[in-house]
Amino acid sequence: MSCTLESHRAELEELLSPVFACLDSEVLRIDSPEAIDRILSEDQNALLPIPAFTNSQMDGYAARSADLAAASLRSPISLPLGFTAAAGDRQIPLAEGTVSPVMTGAMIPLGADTVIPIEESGSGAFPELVRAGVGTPSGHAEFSAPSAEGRFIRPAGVDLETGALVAKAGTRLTPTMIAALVSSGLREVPVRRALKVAVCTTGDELSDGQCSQGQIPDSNSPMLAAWLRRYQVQVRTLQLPDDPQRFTLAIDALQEQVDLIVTVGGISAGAYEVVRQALSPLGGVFHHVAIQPGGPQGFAQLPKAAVLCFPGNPVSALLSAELFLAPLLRQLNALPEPLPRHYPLAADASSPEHKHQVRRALIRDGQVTILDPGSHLVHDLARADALVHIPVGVSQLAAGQSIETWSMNV
Ligand SMILES: Nc1nc2c(c(=O)[nH]1)N[C@H]1C(S)=C(S)[C@@H](COP(=O)(O)OP(=O)(O)OC[C@H]3O[C@@H](n4cnc5c(N)ncnc54)[C@H](O)[C@@H]3O)O[C@H]1N2
Ligand code: MOO
Repeated sequence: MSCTLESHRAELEELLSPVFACLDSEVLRIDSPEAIDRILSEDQNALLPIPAFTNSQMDGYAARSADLAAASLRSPISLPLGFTAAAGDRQIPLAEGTVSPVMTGAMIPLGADTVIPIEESGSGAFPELVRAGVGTPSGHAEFSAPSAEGRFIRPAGVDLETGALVAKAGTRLTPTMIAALVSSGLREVPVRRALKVAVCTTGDELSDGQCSQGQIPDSNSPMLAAWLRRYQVQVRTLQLPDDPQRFTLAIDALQEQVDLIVTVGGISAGAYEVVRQALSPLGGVFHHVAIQPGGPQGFAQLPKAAVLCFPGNPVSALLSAELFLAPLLRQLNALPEPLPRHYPLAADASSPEHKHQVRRALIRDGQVTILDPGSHLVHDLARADALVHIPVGVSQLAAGQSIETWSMNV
């Protein structure tokens, strides 16, 4: 059965939506390395306001604005110094007719309602300062202008009040969201547990060590594992021979341990297509999607896990992940859909008219060069900057023509 890019995507969405919806949650310390990019599983409300208390935005003097209302260049006002308020100190009181040296982030002294930056004071520099409990303050500071009430004061809760919603369930823990949650007093948060995926590469030709004649390194396994880990997936890999019985046993055990099994290879038209042979009797669907590369595709719903079956050629395997799995994983991880960028073609290009081609490309000096289509060219795959879609019906592209490109290998 032949199908389109869109119809195969829709089938996989139907297969995986219930898997993603069933992921339960776990509690993580928000500053743990595992927290980054995880998804909150419950709404989070602030335990502390942001800012946590009313504090100074500047290094300077905390004052009562009324005490400086009459200050001018001609008639500066000189006020005696009180204790100094530094960041981290408990709140101190400000006696009427005095000013307190105050540092950025320090609690505004009780009674003060304005802050004059040090640069605006008569001397422009702090005299000797005395913190509460370590002596008696002395000296004066001079001011030659009034300072409005609230000036350079950051009120408690101006960013977020206690009890207010910090982030909804489904929010991704970006570095900035981690800062917002910590600032609002949250140290541990419930996050959706990571999706567990097993990548099963297949083929008697695969080796993960020394290659004997006829063997090749298994590059799909580490490539797809690395690709999946970028989406917060917990990955395990398994290399299986072209033996349907062993494959069936392995899949049977794996479905108890993971949410999703991704098989690679063994699904096209050969005599030893282990994945197709083992999964077809279990209801596996195998068909040809009208794209190139990545045409052969399959999937299955086992009692305990879903299975996606990608073709074995490395380019086809990677593009299968990019085209079919990435949109679903972006949704799962609250990641934005990438936007295409347009560049002119560096040279004429051709494409088989009856197939939707997904070609790798280089972007150099603002121009796109389309690379060789071979789906075995794993080194070429690594140096590509972009993907270019050439739809069915298009067979010729002319140099200079503007085309849509999608970043890859970033
Ligand atoms: N008669 C036909 N032959 C083929 C067709 C077809 O329609 N009719 N389709 C071709 C296309 S397109 C693709 S893609 C491949 C897909 O084949 P399989 O999914 O069955 O994959 P394999 O045959 O197992 O492997 C294909 C190729 O990739 C290499 N490979 C496999 N696994 C790995 C790995 N883990 N790391 C590195 N390289 C791997 C494998 O050695 C083969 O060279 O079928 C075409 N044939
Ligand atoms: O379409 Mo296969 O997936 O080219 O190599």
